[in-house]
Amino acid sequence: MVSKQLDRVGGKVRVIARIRGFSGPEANLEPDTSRTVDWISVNDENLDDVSISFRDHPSRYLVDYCYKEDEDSEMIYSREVKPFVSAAFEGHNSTVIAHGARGSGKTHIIQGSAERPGLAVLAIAEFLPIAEKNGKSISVSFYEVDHQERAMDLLNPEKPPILVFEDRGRNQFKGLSQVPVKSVNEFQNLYSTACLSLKGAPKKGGQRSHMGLIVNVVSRNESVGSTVSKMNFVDLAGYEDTRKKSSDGSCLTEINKINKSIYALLNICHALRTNESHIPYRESKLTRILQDSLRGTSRILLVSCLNPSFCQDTIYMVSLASRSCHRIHHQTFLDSTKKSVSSANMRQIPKNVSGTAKKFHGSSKLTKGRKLFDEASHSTPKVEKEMVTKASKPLMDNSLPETGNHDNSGVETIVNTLALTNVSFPKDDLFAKASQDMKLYPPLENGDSSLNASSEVEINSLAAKDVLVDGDEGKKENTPCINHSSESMSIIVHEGHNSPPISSQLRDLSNSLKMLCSSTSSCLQNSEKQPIPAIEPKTPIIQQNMSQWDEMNGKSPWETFSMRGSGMKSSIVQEYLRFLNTADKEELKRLKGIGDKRANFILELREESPEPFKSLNDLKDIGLSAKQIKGMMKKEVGELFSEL
Ligand SMILES: Nc1ncnc2c1ncn2[C@@H]1O[C@H](COP(=O)(O)OP(=O)(O)OP(=O)(O)O)[C@@H](O)[C@H]1O
Repeated sequence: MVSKQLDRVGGKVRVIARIRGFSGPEANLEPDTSRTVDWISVNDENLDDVSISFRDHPSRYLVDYCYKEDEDSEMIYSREVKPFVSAAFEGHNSTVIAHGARGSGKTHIIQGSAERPGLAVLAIAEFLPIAEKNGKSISVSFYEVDHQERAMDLLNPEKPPILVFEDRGRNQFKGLSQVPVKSVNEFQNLYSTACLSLKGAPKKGGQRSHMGLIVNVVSRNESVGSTVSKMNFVDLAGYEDTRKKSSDGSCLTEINKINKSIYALLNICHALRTNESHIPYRESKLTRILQDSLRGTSRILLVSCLNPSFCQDTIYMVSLASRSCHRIHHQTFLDSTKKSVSSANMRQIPKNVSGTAKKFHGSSKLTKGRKLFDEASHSTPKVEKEMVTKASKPLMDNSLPETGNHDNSGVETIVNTLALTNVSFPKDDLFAKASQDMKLYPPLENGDSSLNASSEVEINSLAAKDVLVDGDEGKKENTPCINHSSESMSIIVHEGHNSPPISSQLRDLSNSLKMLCSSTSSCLQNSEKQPIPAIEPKTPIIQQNMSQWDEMNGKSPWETFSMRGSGMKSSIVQEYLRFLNTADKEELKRLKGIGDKRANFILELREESPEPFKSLNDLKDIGLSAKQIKGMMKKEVGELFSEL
């Protein structure tokens, strides 16, 4: 019975769109002229899809269904979400994800308001009586994932970040409250409390973190916390193109990181919907948290929230969601007179990648950007590819920055490199898709340290940055590099720091420190102004004459010494943290206080997030007290001077 209901809501991943109603000042506008999004039903043979188009925009995007402004959350709930509730009592997990541009109505559809309850509230109203009847209970958890990939408990925000473990195929959360609910009222109060704790709470620039809710169906008969199944609701942060100048001066690096985690989740939906063999669950904290509610028999509802008036970010988001609907059809707007899209034409797109594409896919380290690149370039028949290329250009042109922020040289390098492989594509196609991928994976901002942290993941940002074809000796540090051969192509990022063992890193620092001490004392004793040689590559690099520097800054030698000493201290801490984030098990065990168990734990944490240790405080996550941390540092630093 339940399975039948689930069949009605489609396959594993269902993609629907929802056009937001006009609100606030928009409501005073004439809807017919300001409304730019339109849709038509594609009721052809077995297809019941909907094609979405935007005024003055050449592309159409297919989704499984589109709800108009006048179709309320209750209708969406009963048609799309209700079957998940019944399925939860049979042990099936599910996930409802709202994504879209800023202000597109994501919170409205998930949480709603007092007058118009959202999908989560409607689900709880249904969960409670069924649970009562079946001897089960309902408990809820609220969490937030911020741009630093930190997950925090929103019902107890003082707690340290949430840790995710896998135990017999199920996710376990350390540090996430699970609160029983007995009424809708109680639930709404908890929801309000969670919203108040949200650090990325809606500001002028919109919600800047992802908010998640887990509804647990708990068995009353068994031990406490024996969850039968769960249903997740995810209110994603609003997508924003960082290449547009942010009007509220928000930190672009922050937005970039948030966008990356949106892509990670959409990539999973795409991979699941297209039956890919590798599902990249570990690419972000959010996908790790949701992992056991995305795989297996779980169902996913992806709700693409659309702003009713023109919004380039909305078009981009729906294009991403619709890419897994396979039947994306592009046509010029000249003949967009609400004609049905030719399904025969759409079905031309094969689901399986070609042999050559498989060759391309051969590397297990294939990255997100590459996958998209491959798909567009390989799996689309020529006719369709030409359409894609033509259709992509206006979108691309619209969205590329006017400033020199993004030159096309990166794209051209990719295109040229691909042209050197044995895959023959029209160069234009590659150019268009590479540019699109640049948009999909915007480059990191200058100084974004995550480029160093994870070479494979970060490749998506390669397009607009310095792209280096193998053999270019000029720039090796932190530079994405394409290796190509006639057989395959792999893309790697040269990491700026190859993380030598901590002993040698600390030795370098020690040398710097000794050099600094001796030069400082010689400055104190000797007024002769000899410039101090730069010490490569240790930190900090001292280029100035100390006495001049002191005079310039009006500091006494002692103040200078203390200040530099504290700079050294923080450098040592950074090296130490970097070691914890990169060393292998045996190396880790060389540290005081790290035994077999803690070393394993550190490796587990690194599985969840590529850089779990950002400050010494994070060592508390592996069970060390503040006193123990201090002791460890003292010992490591003390050893530096053991050979003085
Ligand atoms: N279907 C709708 N009908 C009428 N008004 C709506 C609808 N959906 C959203 N709104 C209104 O639009 C505004 C923005 O909605 P909402 O806060 O849900 O957007 P959001 O996508 O969650 O924003 P953010 O990007 O900040 O996360 C709110 O004032 C909300 O009340």
